[in-house]
Amino acid sequence: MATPVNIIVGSHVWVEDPDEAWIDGQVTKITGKDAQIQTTNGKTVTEKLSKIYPKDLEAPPGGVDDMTKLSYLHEPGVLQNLKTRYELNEIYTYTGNILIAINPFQRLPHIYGSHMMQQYKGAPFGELSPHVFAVADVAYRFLAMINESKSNSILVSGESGAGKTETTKMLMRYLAFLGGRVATEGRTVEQQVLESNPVLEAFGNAKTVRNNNSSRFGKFVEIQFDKHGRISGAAIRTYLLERSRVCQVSDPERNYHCFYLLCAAPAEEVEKYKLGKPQSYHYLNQSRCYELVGVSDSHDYLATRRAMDIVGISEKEQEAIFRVVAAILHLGNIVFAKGKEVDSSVLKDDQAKFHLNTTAELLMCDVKALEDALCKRVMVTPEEVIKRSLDPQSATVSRDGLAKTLYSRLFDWLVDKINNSIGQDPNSNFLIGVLDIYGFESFKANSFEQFCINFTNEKLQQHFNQHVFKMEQEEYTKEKINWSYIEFVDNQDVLDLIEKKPGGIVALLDEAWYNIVL
Ligand SMILES: Nc1ncnc2c1ncn2[C@@H]1O[C@H](COP(=O)(O)OP(=O)(O)OP(=O)(O)O)[C@@H](O)[C@H]1O
Repeated sequence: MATPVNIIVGSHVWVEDPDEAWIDGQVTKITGKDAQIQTTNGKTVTEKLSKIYPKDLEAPPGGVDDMTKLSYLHEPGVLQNLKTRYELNEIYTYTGNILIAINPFQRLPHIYGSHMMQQYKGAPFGELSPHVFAVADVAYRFLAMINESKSNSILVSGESGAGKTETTKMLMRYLAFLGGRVATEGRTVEQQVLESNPVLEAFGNAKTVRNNNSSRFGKFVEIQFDKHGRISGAAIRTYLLERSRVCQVSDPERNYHCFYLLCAAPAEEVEKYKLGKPQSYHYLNQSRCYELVGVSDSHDYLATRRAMDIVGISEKEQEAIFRVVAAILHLGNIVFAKGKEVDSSVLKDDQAKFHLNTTAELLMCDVKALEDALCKRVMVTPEEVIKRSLDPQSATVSRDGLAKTLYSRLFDWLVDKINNSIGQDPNSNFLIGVLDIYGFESFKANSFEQFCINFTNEKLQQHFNQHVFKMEQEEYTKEKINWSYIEFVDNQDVLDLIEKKPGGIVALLDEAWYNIVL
């Protein structure tokens, strides 16, 4: 943001406020580099001239639908415009060809109905009110351009709870509307893509502090089109499933939805898997949150089973999936005590034995082999195979490791299964990709997961900078357009700090790990 040079006594300005983020006011005095401001919430504050921004007194009362129309494109100006529009229930605003969406936290069916889809179909970008459908429409029209058809990707980015997944669903619904075909027999590709959402959400989403249905994985959905612009295939790629959540969950969060759904399944199912209430399982009872307001787990269990039918997961496969889910819950309740030998462990009591037996039964493996795998470490050397006993703490670590691996393999298997059943079109030349990856996260205690997530977001920010600023400016130069260089915060230094070889954090971690292994 450039330093305003035209602020004088009497100017209307924005100044930072601890409660409101920004508050407007009028400059009453300027002393050197400082200004005294009388704010509209009755305070008198002194701030550096370089930290206050002029307020546009002629801004339309309802805000502007494209931020590039603002007289001053600074943070308080942008936020004020978004706030004004949000108060009028206008949740979408453009900044050039970028769409900013504000989470309405309420259903707004009137802006997503089929009549709205019909309106946006083929309408020139910017002619109608800003909308997520307009963005999808542009991407689709690029495909339809004769001789110049181009694949396109839409990046949905924002903090946790900002509304990325909901926005992605709207994008997919609209693309299905544009490129869908009438179902002749069985399910269409677009139906299967849309129905894959509830399945993925049941296994990849969880309640977090910020969002009751937070995606704990990133997703890139590729929708393939034939030469007539009809959807001919699709592929879903997933990234970075949060594995640690399977064994570790803190108040007021929950583990992945599927665990609670299964505990709320019809009685005969629950009995079949020898399950009880979520409160009985270590992987769930580390947090006291078991239910979500306005959500029925038993209803969602049946809805997930129906969605699985639609995406082509057979009854037998569904049973196998839930057997693994139940096995993980039982696995987490296998508790160890010290064994007779030094640094060895045994099952703590009959309860632990019951859970070990049930886990083995559900996973269809040998009980003794499972117990050994948990309580012993096997080292294979060129000469021999060495079995070493583990103390209870290490056995617990290997138990949790097994649970995490089982869950993430189950998730990957599900995604593969969905992809196989939706089917890819090998002859498709064009696709629209939608990337819904989880946004920046900053908790009281941040782990390696947050490091990876935030790094990914920095990479996406760099891509955005390249695209929006660097490439745009190259174009201006090429077309000999008179322009003044736009300053932007380049995050290349942050990326170098993390990924540069040698000397970056990741390279150093690799080196440290290599030394330990050696
Ligand atoms: N356009 C919308 N209309 C109505 N409600 C919405 C909309 N967008 C978001 N919401 C509400 O906000 C909640 C959070 O949105 P969503 O799950 O899409 O966030 P997210 O950015 O994907 O979060 P995370 O990164 O944690 O997965 C939704 O469950 C829904 O209740």
